Amino acid sequence: MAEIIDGKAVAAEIVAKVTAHAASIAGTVVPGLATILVGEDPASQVYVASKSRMAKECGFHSVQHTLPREITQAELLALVDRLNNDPAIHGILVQLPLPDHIDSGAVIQAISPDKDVDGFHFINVGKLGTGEIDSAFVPCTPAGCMLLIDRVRGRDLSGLSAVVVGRSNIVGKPMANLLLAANATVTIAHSRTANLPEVVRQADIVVAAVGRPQMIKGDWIKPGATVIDVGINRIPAPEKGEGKTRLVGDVDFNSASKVAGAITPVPGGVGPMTIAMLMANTLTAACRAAGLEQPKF
Ligand SMILES: NC(=O)C1=CN([C@@H]2O[C@H](COP(=O)(O)OP(=O)(O)OC[C@H]3O[C@@H](n4cnc5c(N)ncnc54)[C@H](OP(=O)(O)O)[C@@H]3O)[C@@H](O)[C@H]2O)C=CC1
Ligand SMILES: Nc1nc(=O)c2c([nH]1)NC[C@@H]1CN(c3ccc(C(=O)N[C@@H](CCC(=O)O)C(=O)O)cc3)C=[N+]21
Repeated sequence: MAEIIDGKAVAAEIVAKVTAHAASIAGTVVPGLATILVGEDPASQVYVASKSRMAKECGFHSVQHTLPREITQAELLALVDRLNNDPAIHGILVQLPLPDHIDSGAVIQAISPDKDVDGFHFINVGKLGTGEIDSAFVPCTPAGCMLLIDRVRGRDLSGLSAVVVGRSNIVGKPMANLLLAANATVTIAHSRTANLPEVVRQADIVVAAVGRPQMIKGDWIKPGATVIDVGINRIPAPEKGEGKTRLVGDVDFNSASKVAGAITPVPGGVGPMTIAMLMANTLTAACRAAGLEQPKF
């Protein structure tokens, strides 16, 4: 049976470190996080609320902007501009997805790269791609995955092969860049990849970011591999009662955990790390703005 990587516990360690560091600099700067939620998607409401709450628990200044679905792109851009120019705000997070009538790319690129704690701005993407990681903001989910991999494999992944399933700008591509920066030999698989089970079976490290419930099976996993499951999928759970649902990952946990060396659960794996890394990035943004040394995670 695989070791279960306790993302919730690692996230709590990160949050404790962020909280202590924020307290130590409180005389100079109080990190400020602004979250923007457009519309009423229930899952997004839950996530944004937990980000705002966590920011308060870290001792940050935390402001949540909840806007109606009908807001225009120009109005949203005006809010981003206001937050870009607000010295009390160091990090801006626009919860995705945005409604169809808004060009999310335009909104993301309007965020000041210095406040882009999601790491989605071209400047930060480019820094990650060219190895300027220390001055970049790294997207929270892949950054969290790297800290979980670190617990099992260490920071240097020389000689190890990694397969990332999924090539999104939010997870798959930055994940692949981070693994490469850590010296892994990286393959990116996606919906057009041939013989996916065979490709995944080569990997010492598998990162699943597909959005397909329980797609990756135990017999796709190399014995002893480290399996990081980014997927968050809500599926029907009639066993819990009529109309009930439960959360599962992109990996079939039951079969994969019999073969893997270590595996993250869903929930309690990558999800809590994403929120913890958002706090870490916001603290980093505040330190940079105040000319203080930035903490290391
Ligand atoms: N835990 C967390 O904090 C977070 C979790 N998530 C979750 O992670 C998952 C991925 O998110 P995200 O990257 O945004 O998703 P996207 O939908 O943007 O990307 C999914 C990727 O998976 C690939 N894919 C889809 N179907 C298959 C298939 N059958 N075989 C191989 N590859 C496939 C797609 O390929 P192609 O490019 O060819 O279409 C695409 O590259 C979701 O479940 C999401 O909810 C996301 C963000 C944070
Ligand atoms: N601009 C932007 N940045 C994001 O980082 C971003 C986003 N938009 N849009 C949506 C995705 C998704 N995401 C998650 C964060 C935490 C959990 C999380 O905490 N999950 C818990 C379970 C939560 C539950 O029970 O529903 C867990 O896995 O244990 C999940 C998913 C961030 N995202």
